[in-house]
Amino acid sequence: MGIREDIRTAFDKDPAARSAIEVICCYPGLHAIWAHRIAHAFYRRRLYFPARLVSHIARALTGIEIHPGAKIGRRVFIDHGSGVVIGETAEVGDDVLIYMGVVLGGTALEQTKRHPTIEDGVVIGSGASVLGPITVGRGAKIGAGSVVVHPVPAGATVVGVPGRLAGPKCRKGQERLDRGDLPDPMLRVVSRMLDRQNRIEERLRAMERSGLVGGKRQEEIALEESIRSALKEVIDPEVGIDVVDLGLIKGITVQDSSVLVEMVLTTATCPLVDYLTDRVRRRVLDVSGVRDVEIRVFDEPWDWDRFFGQRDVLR
Ligand SMILES: CC(C)(COP(=O)(O)OP(=O)(O)OC[C@H]1O[C@@H](n2cnc3c(N)ncnc32)[C@H](O)[C@@H]1OP(=O)(O)O)[C@@H](O)C(=O)NCCC(=O)NCCS
Ligand SMILES: CC(=O)OC[C@H](N)C(=O)O
Repeated sequence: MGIREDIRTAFDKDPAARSAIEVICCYPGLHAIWAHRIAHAFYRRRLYFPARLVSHIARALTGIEIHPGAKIGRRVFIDHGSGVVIGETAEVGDDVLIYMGVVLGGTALEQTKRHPTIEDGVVIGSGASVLGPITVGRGAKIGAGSVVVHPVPAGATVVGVPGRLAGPKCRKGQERLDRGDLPDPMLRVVSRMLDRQNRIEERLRAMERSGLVGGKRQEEIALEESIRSALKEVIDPEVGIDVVDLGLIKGITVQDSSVLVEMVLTTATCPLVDYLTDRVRRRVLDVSGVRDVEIRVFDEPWDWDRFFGQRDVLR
């Protein structure tokens, strides 16, 4: 980390940069980062007032407000910068490019992790707001003017309000044909049967809860319920709906503290496959009482019937 590296970064990231002296004297983004390093050093020593004062003076000079608590990586470049606000618990990785008017904001009123984590190599366009303790994956791009409130997978491009995935689309079904890898009809039949079984189990669970039938152990039913509600926090960023309501979860089987989650994906061939299965795995493991989890993904096209079908089941 050093001033030379910062100047090189300005040349790498801004085609308008002409000379080192210009970069040193006329780049508010660099001034803000330099001031932040001082403010953050105070903050880490719990010298909160001097930390805040440095950040405040830098804000007055640059128009960029970085809370002293924010963690900022190396070679982060804030171009132009006016109106940029970076919150206290935000974490910004290395080689991130931030344009003017970007807000890395919080959505909670509690003193918890409430600002985003921006991984290495992300680009955030002017005026974009990234809100809440979400992660924007490595190398992702956030379009100018977007409002992003859901996690963004690595390498994805998100645009609009609310933020939606853009860029090269995974055309449903088509890529499979391109690969000469036709959908397996047997698998589809099995998958449909699992859906049906899932619906029957849902009804059975309701009956068990109401004491109409015995059977599954109460703890397993309770754990299954907790897992289902935990999975409602896993949002498919392509459509902004959680995986349960979307009908991506075909079944949850609990045996003691081992869990099997059977799921389908809206698109089988895009980068979201790893992202979503990873989120589902982590969220299930977070549920108290779960020791291990297996995720089984069915290679089967998803359609909106699943979403509406799922809503019928839940009604
Ligand atoms: C999002 C961005 C990074 C481009 O990423 P990309 O992966 O190259 O995406 P593309 O240009 O292929 O665009 C993908 C789609 O998103 C749309 N799109 C791009 N930027 C958008 C934006 N900011 N808002 C809404 N839609 C946008 C495109 O029209 C395209 O739509 P289509 O697929 O229907 O044609 C770029 O558009 C952007 O916003 N960069 C920020 C630059 C900036 O802030 N400059 C200001 C300097 S002060
Ligand atoms: C205003 C703007 O587009 O800035 C981006 C960059 N500094 C450039 O000059 O291209």
